[in-house]
Amino acid sequence: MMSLNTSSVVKSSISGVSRTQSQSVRLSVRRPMVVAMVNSNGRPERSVGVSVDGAVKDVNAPVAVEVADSESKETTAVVGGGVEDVYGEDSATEDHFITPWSVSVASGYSLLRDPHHNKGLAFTEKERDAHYLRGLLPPVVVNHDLQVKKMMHNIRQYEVPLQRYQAMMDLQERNERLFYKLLIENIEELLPIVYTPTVGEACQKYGTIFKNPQGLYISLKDKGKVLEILKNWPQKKIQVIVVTDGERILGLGDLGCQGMGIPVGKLSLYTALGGIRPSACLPITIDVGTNNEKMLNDEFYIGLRQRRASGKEYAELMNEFMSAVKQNYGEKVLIQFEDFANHNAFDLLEKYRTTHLVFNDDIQGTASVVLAGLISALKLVGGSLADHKFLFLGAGEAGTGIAELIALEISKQTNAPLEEARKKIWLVDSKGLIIRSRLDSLQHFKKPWAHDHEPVNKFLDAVKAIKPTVLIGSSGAGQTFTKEVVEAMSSFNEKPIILALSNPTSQSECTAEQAYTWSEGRTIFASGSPFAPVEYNGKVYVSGQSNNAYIFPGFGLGLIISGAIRVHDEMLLAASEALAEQVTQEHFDNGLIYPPFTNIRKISAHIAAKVAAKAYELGLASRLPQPENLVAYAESCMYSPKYRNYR
Ligand SMILES: O=C([O-])CC(=O)C(=O)O
Ligand SMILES: [Mg+2]
Repeated sequence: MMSLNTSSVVKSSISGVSRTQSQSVRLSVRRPMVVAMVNSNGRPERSVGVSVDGAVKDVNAPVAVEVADSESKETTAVVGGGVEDVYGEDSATEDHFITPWSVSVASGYSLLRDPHHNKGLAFTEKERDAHYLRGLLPPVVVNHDLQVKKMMHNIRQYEVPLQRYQAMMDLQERNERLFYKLLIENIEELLPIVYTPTVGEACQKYGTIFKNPQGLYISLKDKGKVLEILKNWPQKKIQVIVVTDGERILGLGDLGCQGMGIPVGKLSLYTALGGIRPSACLPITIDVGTNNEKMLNDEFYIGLRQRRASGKEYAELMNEFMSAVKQNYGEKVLIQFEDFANHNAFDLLEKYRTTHLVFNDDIQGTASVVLAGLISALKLVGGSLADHKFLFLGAGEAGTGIAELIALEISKQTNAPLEEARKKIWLVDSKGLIIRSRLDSLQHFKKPWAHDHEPVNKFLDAVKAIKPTVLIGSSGAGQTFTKEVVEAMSSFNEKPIILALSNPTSQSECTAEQAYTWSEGRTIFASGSPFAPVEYNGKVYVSGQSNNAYIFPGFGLGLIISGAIRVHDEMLLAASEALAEQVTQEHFDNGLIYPPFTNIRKISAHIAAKVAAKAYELGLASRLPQPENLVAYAESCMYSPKYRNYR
């Protein structure tokens, strides 16, 4: 064990108040930690990771730092309980002491305002003395569980979902560990608040509810300075970026810069559901303008007040962004594209899938979750995937992404060529059934789905002509699965599978109640946004939530724990299979094709393990040697929101 005398380096600059702590703090280093130094601008200058065995690693700074200890000779860091747990916070157990480092040792007033380390009334008497907190808090000391109870009580006082959302965001800004404990322990209740559907409304009103900025904003004005902007972000060790350009926020359309709510919400789930530590998550919004007149005319709009850039100007900014990310964070940072409009989503994925670790949640995540739902639905309706016929309303990212993954799985199961497998799948877009005679005018991502058929313009007519066993809505347009559509599906299927995937609830193709009522209780139904259980003819029907939130947190964890450098379609299939395996007989007996979200961390660990195993199998994993038990390893890497003890 070694000791560090930090009196010379400890300088706090939080809240713009710069003060040198006069006390000499002697630290017994038992776990990795980071000592950061700040320059006169309050920017970190350099930091040193000190490992369990006293090894020193300069984690993110150009300047090497001398640590006055004879044992500090090596330059490697030890991975403890977390993946690259350089701060040592995740590998510390409850009996270990860790230091509440931020860019400096936070203490007193600034410690209470540092959301990473603040514990509010849960600071112990000893901590209050040691960290200059006495008098800054009322006398009572409460535990984490009581804080959760109180917050839930407070949140339930708000009847308006948006107010609950704001209360959650305020908490995230105030006390991160309380926020995550609350979210993890009340996931079913809080998911619809921090995520779909409420996050959609929050984006629409982001300009008025905006308080503290979250995430990074990169706009057209920043061309040539993107790398500099990334360096402004306080955390240096980033593992997942969720980025949007705000052009297609859920099914709500172009919300421009106010789409920021989506990366923030998705990354909260990366932590709560997938166990990625919050400091390793970076939400980013690329602002290239908006074509939404309402936003442009809204005096409270927070983005660039201009129409969207496209073509070369757009591509150049995105390219600068993609290069800067790789330059700053290396090869293994996961970049998740979220809620881009169709044309850009497909182009970006195509362009960067061979050079970066990229994942499009709307194309690939949604595909993987739907395939999982179908695999389990087959246990209820019988037959193999190849025995079924699929009809989609919507031929954009979700529709064509799901269609392709189903075709891949059919082709894998039957050894049939992909082209043959695709013939079981039909898509309808705004111009009607996608057929060969429309080939020349179709966007490239729709072309594989142009089969031989006479023209059919209306969706209901397409349903009657194709007679699918599975109906999937992915167009972003609400109330399109009408009574006639559901009745038609129920007339030629004993148990029609109906998935109304569009988000948020207002854009759902039909409600759960409509689906069960119009099918006389026979449908197997799931939707992108959650619906409450429905009572029909004296029986209660609980529908599943076919939302990519089941997949992306575990998928991302799998990529990170294996050190994957590229995403491969086989990994998406592995994730689907892993999720489907988590559906038990009890769930089936209740008509569920997805497991409840309550066990999502366990489910994510299974998904992560399967994805990681595939990465190793494909030679795309860089974290070697491969851990023997990947599920246990995934679980051991997950962030826990438990408070740590401060020395
Ligand atoms: O955010 C969600 O709920 C699912 C999703 O990716 C989308 O609808 O774009
Ligand atoms: Mg999305």
